[in-house]
Amino acid sequence: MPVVEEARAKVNLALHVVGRRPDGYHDLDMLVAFAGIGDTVTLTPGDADRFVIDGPMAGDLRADGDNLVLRALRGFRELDGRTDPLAIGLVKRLPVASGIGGGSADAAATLRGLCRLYGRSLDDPAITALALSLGADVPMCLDGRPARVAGVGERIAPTAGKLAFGLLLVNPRVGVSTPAVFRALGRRDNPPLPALPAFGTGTDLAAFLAAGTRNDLEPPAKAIAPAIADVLAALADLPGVRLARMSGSGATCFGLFDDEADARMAGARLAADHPGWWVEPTEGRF
Ligand SMILES: C[C@](O)(CO)[C@H](O)COP(=O)(O)OP(=O)(O)OC[C@H]1O[C@@H](n2ccc(N)nc2=O)[C@H](O)[C@@H]1O
Ligand SMILES: Nc1ncnc2c1ncn2[C@@H]1O[C@H](COP(=O)(O)OP(=O)(O)OP(=O)(O)O)[C@@H](O)[C@H]1O
Repeated sequence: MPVVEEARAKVNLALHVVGRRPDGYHDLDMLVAFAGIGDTVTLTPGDADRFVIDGPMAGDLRADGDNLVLRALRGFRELDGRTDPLAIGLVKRLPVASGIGGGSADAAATLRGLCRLYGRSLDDPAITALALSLGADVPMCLDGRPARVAGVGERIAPTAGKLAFGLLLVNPRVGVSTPAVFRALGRRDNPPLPALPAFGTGTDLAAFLAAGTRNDLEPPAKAIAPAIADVLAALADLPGVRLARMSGSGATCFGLFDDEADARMAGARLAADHPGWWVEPTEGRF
């Protein structure tokens, strides 16, 4: 029986860079939500190992050993010892290198699927350590719940996830390298997030985000990819938008709306005006 796992896009609702560690990585303080859209990973026990990528973004990614799906498989086999042949399918819908953690979500979905297939607990510290070794975003994608996330991504405090809102994800079809954005940062010791109040609605959350939080990677990312500023300006102009911000290290930006219907309406308008952009209305929870 195939095991199917969704690899949902992660959206950094806020991202404060609060320090730099001796190993060069940055300490972050973030609010993270997951979108209703993502890639899909399917694991099917078979008679030989196979890895096939399809979907609208398949052309931007090679199915070689560097792919995070295969790196996750190799890491899992090293710690688990099982080498049963597997056919793995990846449906790639999220733009590559776009700040919504597509590769991290794929790695996490692969680990979730392998744990399900072979009856291992996701809470196993060896799995947690493997996830972090694959990328800073992989542990939160493995958990899959909205959260406040600190450290480089290993300190995860899930939220209730009761606030629903509309999200419009927009990418100008420019790939941005995460290390390049961190290198181009000005200040690396910014203030952490303010204390989180109890929010009644997604609209309250948007007001809090707009007033007291930032994505500190936005200025360096805009300097590297000026199209990000165009996307943010276009999002800020849409009817019903409560917040327009970049996710992760870019270039994907999001508009936050009261509900998915508002995001869909705004998305149709934006897609008509910018046929070259990737425009995806969806829902988020926090
Ligand atoms: C920007 C975020 O997407 C926010 O969620 C993540 O912090 C990045 O997560 P990721 O893509 O899984 O990152 P990794 O693959 O672990 O790291 C890529 C590179 O980004 C830089 N990096 C990443 C995370 C971090 N906290 N500090 C860093 O300085 C490092 O140069 C690292 O070599
Ligand atoms: N399955 C995969 N999907 C996407 N990228 C992958 C995958 N495997 C390896 N990669 C490589 O990982 C790099 C980062 O890709 P990804 O799409 O995860 O970036 P991102 O969305 O910017 O991530 P983050 O938000 O975590 O910084 C790309 O350069 C890509 O070549």
